[in-house]
Amino acid sequence: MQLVLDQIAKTFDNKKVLQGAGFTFEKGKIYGLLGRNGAGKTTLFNCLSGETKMDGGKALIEENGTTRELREQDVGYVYSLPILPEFLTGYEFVKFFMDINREKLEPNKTPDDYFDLMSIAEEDRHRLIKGYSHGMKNKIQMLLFLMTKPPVILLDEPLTSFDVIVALEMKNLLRSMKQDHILIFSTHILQLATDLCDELVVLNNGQLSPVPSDLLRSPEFEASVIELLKDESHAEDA
Ligand SMILES: Nc1ncnc2c1ncn2[C@@H]1O[C@H](COP(=O)(O)OP(=O)(O)OP(=O)(O)O)[C@@H](O)[C@H]1O
Repeated sequence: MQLVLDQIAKTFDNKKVLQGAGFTFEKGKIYGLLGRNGAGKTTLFNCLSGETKMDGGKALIEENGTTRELREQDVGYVYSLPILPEFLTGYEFVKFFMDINREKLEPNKTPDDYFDLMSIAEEDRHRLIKGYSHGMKNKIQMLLFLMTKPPVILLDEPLTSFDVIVALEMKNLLRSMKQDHILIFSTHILQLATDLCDELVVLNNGQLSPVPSDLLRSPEFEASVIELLKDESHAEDA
């Protein structure tokens, strides 16, 4: 399976954020999306998830020799600031989500099976989501996609909110998920990108380009990425 982005364009007011962005992502790999503040990473994710309408271009899924448009239900989107019903407990929410997605789930799984998979402690399962830390909320979001297994999973700056232990658990989880999904995550942390990703993609001047794979683990990697990002003419000074 491949996700093919072709000439994706998005302008806000007079600001051209995506200018013909194209790239092919493959199942079985973790992709890191790098770009400066304001480069358009979230905008690209929003366009792919259907949250923002793109002005031009296409996102296609190619599988078993057939091509079709990417649909909203193909995409699992882990937001940097998770949006969850704060008035429910984690358990209530997961149970509700399981009830409405019953046909997509593996039979005989219980909410606790999923909490176990995410290493969410027993005592936390029955607390209100309102009181969860940022990292816990991200975990709950990830848990939803473990259940429904959308083919494309987008993670917007996901691991930055995790402590070292949880970050390691999440890295292992992402690695274990990659054979069945196209995983793309945006990050500003180069170390994380090199550590976790099979490929890096740079969003620069509204376009996507690969970081050559021989650079990924070379000593010149950081300097090369900084060079690639330096000429971002419309990035915001952060
Ligand atoms: N709904 C909107 N209306 C107007 N401008 C927007 C909107 N959404 C994003 N922008 C602008 O588009 C540009 C790209 O923003 P975006 O959030 O996609 O960048 P980013 O690469 O995710 O940045 P960061 O790394 O800081 O999160 C910014 O200049 C932003 O102000």
